[in-house]
Amino acid sequence: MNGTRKVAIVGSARIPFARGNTAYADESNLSMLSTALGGLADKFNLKGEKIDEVMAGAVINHSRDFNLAREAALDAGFSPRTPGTTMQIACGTSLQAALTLAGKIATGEIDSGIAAGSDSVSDSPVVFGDKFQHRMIDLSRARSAREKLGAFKGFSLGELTPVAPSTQEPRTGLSMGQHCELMAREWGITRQAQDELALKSHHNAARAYDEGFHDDLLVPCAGLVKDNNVRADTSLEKMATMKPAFDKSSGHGTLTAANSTPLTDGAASVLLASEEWARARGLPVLAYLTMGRVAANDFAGGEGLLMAPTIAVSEMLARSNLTFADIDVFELHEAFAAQVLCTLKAWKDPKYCKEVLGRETVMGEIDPEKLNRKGSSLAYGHPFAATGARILGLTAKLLASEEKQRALISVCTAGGMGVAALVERAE
Ligand SMILES: CC(=O)SCCNC(=O)CCNC(=O)[C@H](O)C(C)(C)COP(=O)(O)OP(=O)(O)OC[C@H]1O[C@@H](n2cnc3c(N)ncnc32)[C@H](O)[C@@H]1OP(=O)(O)O
Repeated sequence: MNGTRKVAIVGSARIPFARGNTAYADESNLSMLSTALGGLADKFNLKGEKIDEVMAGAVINHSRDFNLAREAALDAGFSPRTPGTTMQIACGTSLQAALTLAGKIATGEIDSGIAAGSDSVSDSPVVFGDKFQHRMIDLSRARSAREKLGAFKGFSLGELTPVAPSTQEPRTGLSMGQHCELMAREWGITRQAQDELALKSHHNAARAYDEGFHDDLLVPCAGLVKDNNVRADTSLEKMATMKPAFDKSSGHGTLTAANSTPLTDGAASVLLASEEWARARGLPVLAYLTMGRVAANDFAGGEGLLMAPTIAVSEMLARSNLTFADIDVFELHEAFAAQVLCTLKAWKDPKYCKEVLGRETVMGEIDPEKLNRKGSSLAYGHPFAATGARILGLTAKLLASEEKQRALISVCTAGGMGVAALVERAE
């Protein structure tokens, strides 16, 4: 971070993630986020304390969410003098929130900040088409019975058909999964390789649970104490039986429910601070957030929609004078197994590294033993805005507990963007 002060990652708290329409069917973005933030406040004895800024967001929003970050900070029991800023860059939301707060801490603008995110696919807003919406506005403005009746002139029942929530890119009309299927085809990623990566994610996550790695990271919510998507008992044989989820007709589809992230509900939060602020309260410093980078690509012009992390990571490492050889832990968000595999392949490809990343030599290979050692989004699930904070919290704990020196994080986002961060172990 540019600035004179180190940015401490004190720790994190999240609620267990749940597959859509399961444990959190009656929860909302606000209730989940408040529970995660409340857990963070309890964990670090911060109830009633003023935090200099809570920055959080959700990708799927209700208008009733208002300033979600501020409302959740209040519900969680922080001092009413704690400001909240709601922001959103799709799946990169909470990692970008952390980088924004880190910049402010590094320069001395603030001393403490919480980065967080929350998303619910079970509580998506039900939206009606323009015609019915305008009728409702006319109705609310009508002053006489005649005007009220007039608002329904020419009404047809078809207008009540809700506009379904979607993960479609506005510029292409294709869903995230359809875009990733195109990427898999371009990079020659097989179904077998995708299933193997997904299986490893589940096994690594299940092992992390067995080791008790998650014990102090999770705050129970609505009776759920554990992520309910982690499948210790899945197998390549079972995965091989699953039908393509996004390319159902060509006979060549490779993305399935097993090698894609499930639609997920959840919330996660991370506490960042200056070292002085943390030490004055007797709080731990697990690691430092040292660098970040956000990048975008020309996906509408033909580049892979979820490939921008290749650029963000390349630019971040160049600015830090680091290479893959300097990194001990790689935490790459798994939107889809194919998206991770395309990214890994691109970093080894001379043409891509030269033409897209502007490098004379390739970025290189990543040791599979250093990648997503505790599992990632394919296993835990992916409540869009919460994922960055989940990964950052997990990474800081991993560096502290396994005595590794340096970690690299990347998250791809809708809209052809990528966010990357570097985390260093605290002495
Ligand atoms: C920037 C980014 O991050 S982009 C990524 C954004 N995320 C997305 O776009 C979400 C992508 N995912 C989806 O849209 C959906 O999860 C889909 C379309 C892939 C699958 O949807 P659904 O068919 O509803 O999947 P569902 O989760 O119900 O799974 C289907 C079945 O497969 C089973 N299954 C899924 N994974 C596994 C597995 N690893 N092993 C065994 N069974 C599995 C489920 O249990 C379910 O079985 P059931 O019907 O007996 O309950």
